[in-house]
Amino acid sequence: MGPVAELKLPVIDLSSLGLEPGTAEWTAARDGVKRALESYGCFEARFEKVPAEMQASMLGLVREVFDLPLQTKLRNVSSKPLHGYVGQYPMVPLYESIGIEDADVYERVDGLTTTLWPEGHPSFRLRVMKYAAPRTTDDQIGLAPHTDKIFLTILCQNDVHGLQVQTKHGEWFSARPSPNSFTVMIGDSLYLSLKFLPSLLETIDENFSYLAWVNGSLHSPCHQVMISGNEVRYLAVLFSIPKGGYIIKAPNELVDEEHPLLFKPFDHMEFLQFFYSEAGQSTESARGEHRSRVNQGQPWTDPGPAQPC
Ligand SMILES: O=C(O)CCC(=O)C(=O)O
Ligand SMILES: [Fe+2]
Repeated sequence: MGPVAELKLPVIDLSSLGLEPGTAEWTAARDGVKRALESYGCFEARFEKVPAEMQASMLGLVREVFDLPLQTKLRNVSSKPLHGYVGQYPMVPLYESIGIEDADVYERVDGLTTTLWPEGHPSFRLRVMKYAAPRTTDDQIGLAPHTDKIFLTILCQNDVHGLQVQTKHGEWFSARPSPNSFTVMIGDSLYLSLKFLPSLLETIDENFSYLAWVNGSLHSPCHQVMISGNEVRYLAVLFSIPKGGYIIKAPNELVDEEHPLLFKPFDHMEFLQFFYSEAGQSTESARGEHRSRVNQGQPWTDPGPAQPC
């Protein structure tokens, strides 16, 4: 890891944004989002309409979830990549997360609530993540460098910072969102790693990654989490994952002679299944990486040791 540069995430204020596409305000915000995603692949979305108390009570619930016994958290098992309980990795011992499939469908979230609290819970409705406090003054690895194997990530964190993002030029810098902000980041569902899925691609390039859905015009950032101090980092996170059967393909408007189609259209679930399959994992082992799994679910991100993204 290189030194953390004095860079900041671009900040886009969405608080007073009118909902009407086409208004000057909406157009300015859209252009800001586009520029941020092209340059950094992520941005800080300021949104003051979420009351601080709501955010605090939500993160309080996140804490309640992780305070449950490990055996209870392990009940949230899934054979699908990016779902279930993830944690207890020797390589990232501070890290735990609990995924909820279809988090926008009441019955699904209710199902998880019953799994965790058979007697019921009045207000748990989230997908959540925790990094234990390392109780050190120097940085400990919270999550190794990776790109997200999904479509879009929206992070809502407490005031314990830790996320670091790598620029296209290889410099690392800290994301330190304000309390009213969310961190928005794009993932590999758009930005497909050729190294993991050569068979689905028409073109193989020695550069690893391209953005599939927008035909290479955006940037999916490498990021990691480094933690120090005595406070626990809690997050509620929205991971947006295309459903199986949906084909990721660059829209025709983005393809022309100057910008030929970079990717064969692909099914994202197929990509994920490959990434977490024996073959996908051995592609990683072949590159000298090591991973140990102690839970029955599959990790939905790549919490292995430090690796080039
Ligand atoms: O803790 C964070 O801020 C980032 C988490 C992350 O990168 C991930 O879950 O993929
Ligand atoms: Fe990530």
